[in-house]
Amino acid sequence: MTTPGPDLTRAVNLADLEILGRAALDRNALEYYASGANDEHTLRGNHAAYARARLRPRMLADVSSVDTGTTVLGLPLSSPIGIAPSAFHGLAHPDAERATARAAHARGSVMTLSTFSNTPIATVGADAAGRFWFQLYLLRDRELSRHTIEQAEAAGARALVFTVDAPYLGRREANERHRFALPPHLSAPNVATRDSLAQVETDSGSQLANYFQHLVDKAFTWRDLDWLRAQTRLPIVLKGILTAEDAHLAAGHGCHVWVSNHGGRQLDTAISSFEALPEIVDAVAGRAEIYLDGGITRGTDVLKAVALGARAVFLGRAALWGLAAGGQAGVERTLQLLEDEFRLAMALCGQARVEDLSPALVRL
Ligand SMILES: Cc1cc2nc3c(=O)[nH]c(=O)nc-3n(C[C@H](O)[C@H](O)[C@H](O)COP(=O)(O)O)c2cc1C
Ligand SMILES: O=C(O)C(=O)c1ccccc1
Repeated sequence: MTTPGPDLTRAVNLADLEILGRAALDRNALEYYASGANDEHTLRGNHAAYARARLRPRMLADVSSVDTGTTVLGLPLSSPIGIAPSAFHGLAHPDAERATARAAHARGSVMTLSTFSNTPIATVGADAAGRFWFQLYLLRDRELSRHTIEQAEAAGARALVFTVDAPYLGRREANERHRFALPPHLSAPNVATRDSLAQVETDSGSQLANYFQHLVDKAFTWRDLDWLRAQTRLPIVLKGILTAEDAHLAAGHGCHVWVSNHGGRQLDTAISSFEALPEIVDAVAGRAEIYLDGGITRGTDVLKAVALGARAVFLGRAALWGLAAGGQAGVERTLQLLEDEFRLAMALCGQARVEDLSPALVRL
């Protein structure tokens, strides 16, 4: 017999869903999801940046019908809200990435599947039915990465999201203190077998950090992007860009740009993603699509980011709280609440269409 989950309809916002999600997790999983690096200045900064930016709403516009729809790389979305890649959805819910994929599909969103998923790519691809991107951590074992990219293409991924901000994992100190470990019933089928995970288990610190360090390529540079380009015909998105300089290089290499500080989990005191956005929009100058993640919990956050030039925003922890609170239904509830808030924020700003949102709506 399965016990019924919490009544999701009583959650009126993403903060309510976070409370329900946190309550469903054990300490190991909760600390992994919630933590930022070191003093968590950047984690808090991501949220604070939205609170500081104020809206300049316009009045007496016809907002009798508001259309939140847009596209990313040609894929129609019901609103400019997608799901960011996060490792190990099996820590949140037994249905793991399958629940997230089904929710993204049901809500007309898009899911980014992490290299470190607990579910094989093909399974998630079938559940997402085309509404997925694949996030790549490039491994030292390039043959394995090449094989993974092939699997993502075969499963119907629409883009390859190459994460560039994690040559090493940032120190999430709670995970070090309590020696975070992947529970024995979970594995990471895209990267390794349980056996290879056991080989890097150590006496100290976070098992995850040790495991990650062992696997990923830390020597990759802009010049190596040509190698990656030759491996796939999919659009490539560089995730983890925070400066105009790197955005310029990314666009010059024919890549799209995902503005992110990894949810404050990598370099603490790095600039908030929202504050980094304007210089990146300038540097890209229309050559590529720009996405953003970090601290999005309100429809007004979505509106501000899109007004300043993000094509779409992506949810990290917010989606995980929904997943923990209620599996597929929980993630759907997260996406629905945020889309409804975004629609209302557009209307109250006098905006009926996403393509009309402009920087004039925001005072930084
Ligand atoms: C638990 C967790 C796991 C993550 N795993 C990955 C990952 O595997 N690959 C990746 O590129 N980013 C990963 N991220 C970063 C997210 O993609 C995203 O950048 C970040 O969570 C956005 O911030 P937010 O949580 O405030 O929405 C992870 C984030 C969290 C919270
Ligand atoms: O935890 C993370 O932020 C992350 O990106 C990650 C993904 C896989 C393994 C270890 C860390």
